[in-house]
Amino acid sequence: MPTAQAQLMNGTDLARTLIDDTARRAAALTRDQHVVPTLATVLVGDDPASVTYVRMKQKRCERAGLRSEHVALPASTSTAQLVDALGVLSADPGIHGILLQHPVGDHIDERAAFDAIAPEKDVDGVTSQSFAAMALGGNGFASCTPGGIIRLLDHYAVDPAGMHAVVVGRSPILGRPVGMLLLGRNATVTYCHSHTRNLGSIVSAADLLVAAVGKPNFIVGEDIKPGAVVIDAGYNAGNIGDVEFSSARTRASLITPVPGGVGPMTIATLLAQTIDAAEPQTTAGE
Ligand SMILES: Nc1nc(=O)c2c([nH]1)NC[C@@H]1CN(c3ccc(C(=O)N[C@@H](CCC(=O)O)C(=O)O)cc3)C=[N+]21
Repeated sequence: MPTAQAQLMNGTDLARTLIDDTARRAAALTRDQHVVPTLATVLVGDDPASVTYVRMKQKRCERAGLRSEHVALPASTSTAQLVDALGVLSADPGIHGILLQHPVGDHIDERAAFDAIAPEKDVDGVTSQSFAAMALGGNGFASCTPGGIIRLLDHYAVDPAGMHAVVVGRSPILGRPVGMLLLGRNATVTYCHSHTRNLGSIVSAADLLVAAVGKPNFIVGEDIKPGAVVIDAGYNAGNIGDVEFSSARTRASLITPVPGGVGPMTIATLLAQTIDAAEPQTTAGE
């Protein structure tokens, strides 16, 4: 009997569609309001992976007709200096969205830095206020990777309602918020993390699995319930996901590849939310 193969959830194609729509909205803002929607990217230090990710975000902005303004800060930047820099951007009417690239370095209080971003410019969905809105089902900006995952599920007509969703990972801008969004869609949500006992047995109970641990190939096919929907949100060096793709795709019904799954949706969501932020900022006071 030939092994079944899961259908791929193509994030590259869906991201392209979303970016095309964003580009139309950016062009309309520029034409009608004479305002070029602008994303500030803030990077502390020069970690090569972070430099690459930020460059990808800038390149996508350019392609969609958004302006990006880069703020490069030395690795030695203190929490107070970073908070100040984010305060300046938050007060600048020429900036509509702010992205502070994670991680910022261990000597910095990342929570304090995220919370220095004005909520109306928090297009990356990292502030405590955005998290609260997300958790309570209000309308704030979603964290970009979780928001992108929900868009992918919607596109592939996966309704989380009633599903047992297992999220492996509980980080502030990925695991934790994606669980909250899935709860908002009426999934039964279990979080697994470094203290979890019997991880394998919990993972194998998942109808919908979100892997967000940052450990290459951490989840293997035999852990996956046949027919499960598998979302690989892991980003590791060398573009390797948290899920061992070749074994997982023989068990899952739907699966995101790495690359070409969640990653492109993250960036497309960031751009879309920058326009969401710019529209009210440019029409205010008319
Ligand atoms: N404040 C903050 N917000 C983030 O959203 C954030 C962050 N910090 N820090 C780092 C992670 C990582 N991240 C990725 C975005 C796109 C791809 C992506 O598009 N990857 C491509 C492949 C990359 C390539 O072509 O080299 C793909 O999966 O197809 C991956 C990873 C956002 N992050």
